Amino acid sequence: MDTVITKELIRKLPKVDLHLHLDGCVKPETALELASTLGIPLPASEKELLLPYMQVTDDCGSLKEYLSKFDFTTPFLQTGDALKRVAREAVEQAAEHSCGYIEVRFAPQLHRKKGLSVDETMYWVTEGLKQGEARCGVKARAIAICMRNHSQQANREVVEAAARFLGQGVVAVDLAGDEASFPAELFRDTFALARKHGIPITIHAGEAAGPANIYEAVTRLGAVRIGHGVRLQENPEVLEIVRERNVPLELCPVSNIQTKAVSGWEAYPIKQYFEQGLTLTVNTDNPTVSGTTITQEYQTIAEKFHFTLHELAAIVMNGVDAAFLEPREKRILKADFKRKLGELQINVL
Ligand SMILES: O=c1[nH]cnc2c1ncn2[C@H]1C[C@H](O)[C@@H](CO)O1
Ligand SMILES: [Zn+2]
Repeated sequence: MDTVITKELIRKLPKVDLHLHLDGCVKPETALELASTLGIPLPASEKELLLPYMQVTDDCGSLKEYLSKFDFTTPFLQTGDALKRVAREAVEQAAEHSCGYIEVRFAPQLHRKKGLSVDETMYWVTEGLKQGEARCGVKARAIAICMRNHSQQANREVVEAAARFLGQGVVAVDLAGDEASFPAELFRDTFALARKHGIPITIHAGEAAGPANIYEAVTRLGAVRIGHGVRLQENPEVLEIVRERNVPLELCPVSNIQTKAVSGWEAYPIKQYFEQGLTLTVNTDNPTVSGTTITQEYQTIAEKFHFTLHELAAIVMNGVDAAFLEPREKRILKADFKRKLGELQINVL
């Protein structure tokens, strides 16, 4: 008989979160404290009343609307202390959900309003992750994000700083923001520079625009993972390229429904993609903005698409394989996950 998949079983299941934005996982109680320290007035003084300013509701109409929620949080994330704290808390929150490994992404240029340099933002975020690692036993790395609405110069600075921090806590670069207004091809020079420096690349694509952006990201920009990629089903040829090249998709189910990347759960293609042999990973995107947790993401797909516990574990292991870690570190992580899954009577390849 199949094991009954309870929420507690999923919480205990060792997991990874490869697509997690730093400014999307700020706890409301932390926002309250940071605002008070920085002397920033807030519309509410209790965390329950603050949450609606930080979180989308079911009637969110688009990625653009979803992204507007980040305007609330960025003013608090402008000092080294704030960046270090929220990075550490990202690790602590991941530990509560049995994540053994996380990659926390952030856009350095959004955190410079009080004079931090790009390198300083990377220093403080990686310090916070290291602190979290030491306290919680969760491995944590950073991904530096280039923003679609930023200048080529601003994005170049991010890539160059990421090259300096590569192996020092930063493991990759990404491209995020308003996909519908800024197609991937505008960023060829930015990612050519990343490739020149040997920095692994993941790119948000196929979320608020079609598979052409996925095609561009994989075949021209050098992306070895795709953020979301949920609209891949709209073009079977691009789907075949992604499948053949074994490019992992960083699906974020709750966020994908909220941003209307997909019209609703009945149209969410995760089961088809799984059966078609695509390499899927499941992630949170923005726990606070989306009102989700990694446990909730897995529970949702288990309930709505009838994934078995073994299939969920296979998705977890896809994430371990897709981690931007050095081969040796990845072997250790993989062995650790196999052992922990074995303790839950789940055997994976
Ligand atoms: O799902 C997303 N798609 C595109 N951009 C996103 C998504 N989630 C967050 N962002 C943006 C808003 C944040 O301020 C920025 C850096 O984390 O990245
Ligand atoms: Zn994202």
